[in-house]
Amino acid sequence: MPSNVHSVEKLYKIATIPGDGIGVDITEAAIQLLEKVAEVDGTFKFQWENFDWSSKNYKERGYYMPPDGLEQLQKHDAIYFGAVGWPDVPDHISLWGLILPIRKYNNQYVNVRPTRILEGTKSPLTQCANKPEDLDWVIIRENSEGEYAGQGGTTHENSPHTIATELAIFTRVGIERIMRFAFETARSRPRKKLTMVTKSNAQRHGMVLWDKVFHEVAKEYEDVEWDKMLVDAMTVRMVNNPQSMDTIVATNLHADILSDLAAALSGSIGIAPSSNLDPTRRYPSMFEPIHGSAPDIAGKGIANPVGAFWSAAEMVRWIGKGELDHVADGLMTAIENVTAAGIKTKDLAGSANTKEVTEAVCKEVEKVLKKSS
Ligand SMILES: NC(=O)c1ccc[n+]([C@@H]2O[C@H](COP(=O)([O-])OP(=O)(O)OC[C@H]3O[C@@H](n4cnc5c(N)ncnc54)[C@H](O)[C@@H]3O)[C@@H](O)[C@H]2O)c1
Ligand SMILES: O=C(O)[C@H](O)[C@@H](O)C(=O)O
Ligand SMILES: [K+]
Ligand SMILES: [Mn+2]
Repeated sequence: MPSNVHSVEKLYKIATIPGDGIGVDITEAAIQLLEKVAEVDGTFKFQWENFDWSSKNYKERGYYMPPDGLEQLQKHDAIYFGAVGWPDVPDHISLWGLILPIRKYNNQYVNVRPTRILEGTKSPLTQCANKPEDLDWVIIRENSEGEYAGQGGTTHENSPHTIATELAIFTRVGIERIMRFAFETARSRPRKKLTMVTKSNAQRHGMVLWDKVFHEVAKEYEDVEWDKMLVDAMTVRMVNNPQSMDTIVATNLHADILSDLAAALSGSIGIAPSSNLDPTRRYPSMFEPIHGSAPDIAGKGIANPVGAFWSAAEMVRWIGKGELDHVADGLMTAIENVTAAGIKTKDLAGSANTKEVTEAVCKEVEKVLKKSS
């Protein structure tokens, strides 16, 4: 080929925010894997820009993001996030200083949290989850309002009469768009089944509006089978009858809690991914494992990178807009080939460390993608 002729390579600009604790280790591992994938595939490249927005830097600078931080993210095709939070900063300061403003500003009103039992791993539910299809869920978390609206306040602070309010806000627009996304997700999966979760017995305003809007939207999706659960009973059903569910939609807080439970029931919180999506694609979407900074294991090199890899696969799927689905699928195959081979971290009852799992997946993805091309 003459030197002035180049094959067309698509460039994806990714902002990385490793954050704190194991967020740093797993982001590094995800970048290593994605670089490998781009090299093997050869049709696209990543351009990384790293943002050192962390609790350590917050302590030194007095802010997580600089004033134009949210603006700086706009020139990227996607954001890859590790985790934020450290014991020396109150958790509401770190959450509201970094991840929640990013989710809100960027219209990331959907948080998609899939879970299933990966090859070579085991659910703690011995009586009812022996086959992978026994637990295969996608939780659709409302990601912009509800209990995370941020409204409320404190008066008479430091007195016996202190009043603190935490106002959950539910809007028709917010409910309708998450319901539509949930029905579309359910429709796209083989079982076409949606479970809607509320607490509309005790919470008689916002949650009742959820019920109402759900029933309205359901009329547009006659091919989707649905049912409803109160969130407390939902935890029981997740444990006792995991086969009975497929797609699940719940509020910001309920789905936050249920997705940690889902991850644990599928084997470990260390495998679960999440996609914070702006379905309109006007703003960049953000991809991160569902877990936090895990101070108890930080710095030991033993964090499970699988949730970070799965999140990376979902990022590839999203930015590729249908053109990189084979790459995302290849990544998932490689991850599962590695867990199937028993190369797993301690949380999955294995003995490998982060680096060993990462190297194994990098090696495997090369094989998988070369075979499929
Ligand atoms: N989106 C986020 O950035 C996010 C999410 C959750 C928690 N947090 C923050 O993280 C900090 C710690 O929170 P936490 O302890 O409640 O939850 P966590 O998810 O960090 O940890 C819970 C437990 O799971 C284990 N764990 C988590 N990820 C793992 C992995 N990849 N491999 C192996 N084990 C793993 C931890 O060791 C710990 O025992 C807090 O500051 C919290 O606010 C941030
Ligand atoms: O959204 C939250 O509650 C936290 O960031 C974290 O727990 C998460 O699940 O992302
Ligand atoms: K995270
Ligand atoms: Mn959570």
